[in-house]
Amino acid sequence: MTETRQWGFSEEELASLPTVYRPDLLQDQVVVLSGGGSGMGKAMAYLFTRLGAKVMICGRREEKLAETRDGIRRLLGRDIAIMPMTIRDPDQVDALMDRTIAEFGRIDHVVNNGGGQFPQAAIDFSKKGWNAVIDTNLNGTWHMMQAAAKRWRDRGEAGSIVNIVAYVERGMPQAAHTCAARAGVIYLSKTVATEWAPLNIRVNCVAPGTVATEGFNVYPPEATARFADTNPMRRMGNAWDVAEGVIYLVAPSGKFITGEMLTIDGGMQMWGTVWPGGVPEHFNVV
Ligand SMILES: CCCCCCCCC/C=C/C(=O)SCCNC(=O)CCNC(=O)[C@H](O)C(C)(C)COP(=O)(O)OP(=O)(O)OC[C@H]1O[C@@H](n2cnc3c(N)ncnc32)[C@H](O)[C@@H]1OP(=O)(O)O
Ligand SMILES: NC(=O)C1=CN([C@@H]2O[C@H](COP(=O)(O)OP(=O)(O)OC[C@H]3O[C@@H](n4cnc5c(N)ncnc54)[C@H](OP(=O)(O)O)[C@@H]3O)[C@@H](O)[C@H]2O)C=CC1
Repeated sequence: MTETRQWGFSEEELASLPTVYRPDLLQDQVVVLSGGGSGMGKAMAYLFTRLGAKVMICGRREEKLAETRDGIRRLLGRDIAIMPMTIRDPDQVDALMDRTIAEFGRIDHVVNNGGGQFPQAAIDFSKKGWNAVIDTNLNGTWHMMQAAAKRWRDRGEAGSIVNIVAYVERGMPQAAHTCAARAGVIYLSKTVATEWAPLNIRVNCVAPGTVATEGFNVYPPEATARFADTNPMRRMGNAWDVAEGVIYLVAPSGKFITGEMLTIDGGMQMWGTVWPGGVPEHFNVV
């Protein structure tokens, strides 16, 4: 994993970064968190654990999940549960929810953070590439949402969902597949936030801007070199900025918030362009 350390926090940092939240804020609350083996998901796994929650993380690669679990055990003295799986498969999602309930007794929160994309001009997308991004970010997120909501309804329990998306209102050149998927998730969330309000299920989104994580390894160095200049603050965000935003929504601070999107992007929604594959000549005007 050493090559990924150029981005993101070390385990020691995640265990000790200051937080605005009190240590028992989420005592014994149960969270299912996708993509917990790296980046923002790993930061969330540490923060939820530090705030007293019981945590189940999932992702495709077991070794990444085990690294998060082992770090938390070593540095925080707490055990979390891990389950290697893909959110693209509804049967595996059902198994994840059932295993969490079997292990921890219930589920209080689901954070759909697992996902990703690759930078490419839309005109060149292969069918397989398009399908991979849609199936992960839109379908995978939906499988998780529906599986959790059915259990909350059937068990008569309240719940909250946070979906990690992206700010899509200006489009996303070189990321049209993920823009389509994230736009789908945002409006899906707004819709079921209304449908599920009588079930005491809240549904919100968090839209990060350029946030320095291991996920940046998928972008060329000439693109990541510009990422700090894609917002008026002229710096990148970090995984802790996003993790603390997620906690605000799931904790009692968010109890009257549903169907909302919290944008954590240093102002990128107002000013700045990303071009994750590098700026084409035609647009290199500044
Ligand atoms: C929201 C943020 C805003 C994006 C714009 C803002 C950017 C700055 C902010 C950064 C935001 C981030 O999200 S940070 C990154 C988050 N993390 C990641 O994206 C990690 C990498 N992504 C993933 O692993 C994703 O899950 C995903 C892309 C869907 C991969 O799914 P799979 O495992 O099925 O993928 P693969 O098997 O590798 O590839 C499937 C096919 O996809 C196509 N494909 C894959 N990589 C390709 C590539 N580099 N160039 C062309 N095509 C590619 C090929 O057709 C592949 O088939 P073959 O040809 O047969 O192989
Ligand atoms: N960093 C940024 O600037 C931004 C990131 N985002 C989004 O935030 C989320 C977290 O990204 P970040 O932490 O930066 O990047 P990472 O690549 O570190 O995190 C993505 C995580 O998702 C998991 N994942 C991917 N596909 C699946 C799948 N099919 N089933 C289950 N888990 C899966 C990965 O694990 P594994 O490969 O083992 O499955 C990985 O742990 C992603 O959805 C990303 O697209 C949005 C806007 C900006």
